[in-house]
Amino acid sequence: MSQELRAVEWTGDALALIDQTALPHRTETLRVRDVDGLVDAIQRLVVRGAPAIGAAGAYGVALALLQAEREHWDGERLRAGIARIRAARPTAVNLMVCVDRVAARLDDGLDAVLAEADAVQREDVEANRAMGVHGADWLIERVAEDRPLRLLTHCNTGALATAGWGTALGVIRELHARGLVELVHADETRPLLQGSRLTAWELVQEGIPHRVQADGAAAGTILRGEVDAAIVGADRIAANGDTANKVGTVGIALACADAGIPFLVAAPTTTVDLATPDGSAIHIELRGENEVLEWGGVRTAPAESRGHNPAFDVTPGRLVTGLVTERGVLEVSAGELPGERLA
Ligand SMILES: CSC[C@@H](O)[C@@H](O)C(=O)COP(=O)(O)O
Repeated sequence: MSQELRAVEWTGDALALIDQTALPHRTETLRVRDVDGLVDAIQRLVVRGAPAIGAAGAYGVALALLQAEREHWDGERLRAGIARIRAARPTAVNLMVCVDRVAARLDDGLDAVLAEADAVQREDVEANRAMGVHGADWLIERVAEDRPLRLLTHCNTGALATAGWGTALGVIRELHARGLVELVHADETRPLLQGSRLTAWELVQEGIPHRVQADGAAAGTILRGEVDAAIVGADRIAANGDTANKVGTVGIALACADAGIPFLVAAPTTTVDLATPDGSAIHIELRGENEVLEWGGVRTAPAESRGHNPAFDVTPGRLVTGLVTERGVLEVSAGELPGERLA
């Protein structure tokens, strides 16, 4: 196994982010020193994936505090800067939760802020490790009976998307460590290719057998009986189990329901938003239309066409067979609702 990746790392006076827009062709690190730089990095997906954005936001409070000292900001300007980080991407609830948690220590000074951000990062890795074990145990008990599994995943939920190890990909890594992965179908994840660029790259690093497929191939692969279970991450989970995740996820869940195979969501409890009763209340980020009208900066759609580019969709909780958290697996479609079990 390769050395564990750190998508987000505090360096003492800056935040070092692996530039996920450059992978897999170039491994570059972007050093962010101020609020504008961090907001830009989050919005351009230099750092992405709900838990990784949460960790970046946590350290972003420290960056804002240092910038305030350097540039003699008053308290109001500091809070406005932190609010901009908090709002940089609207769907991933981890960003808001982590920023608020660390900002609550502002009056205690930089050391306290950094200690809280370190705790956010440490706890996320611990949660991912625990999810890996719970998810792998559940799949072995319910599906595998000790034979290697054929899995399907969407977007990127690995070390790059988290503080370390990964959520859905963490479960896959745990299964692989136990010798129980036959093949991973990695959806390419249009329009920004987090699956083919990032998940495939991580799977290569880990030596996990995989093949990349177009998002449009996923339902057919499932219905042909080539997949034992699908496992994805989440950006926000409502109290009733409705799950916002990368656009394309709900089609996978529908195909799994039709095929009678498990559809699992792996996410830390920081992704569960008990204040949101159901998926209709989740704000879905609409990104710029050029991401779907162009390819590699070259216009592919007719000049007259307009684009529609929701970054996420919502899978109804009734289609979520299991929600894998660090506390265990909730069988949501069987009535174990997060709002009741995690409150
Ligand atoms: C562990 S990451 C879970 C989700 O954040 C992930 O599945 C996803 O949808 C990421 O979207 P992205 O737009 O790349 O930030």
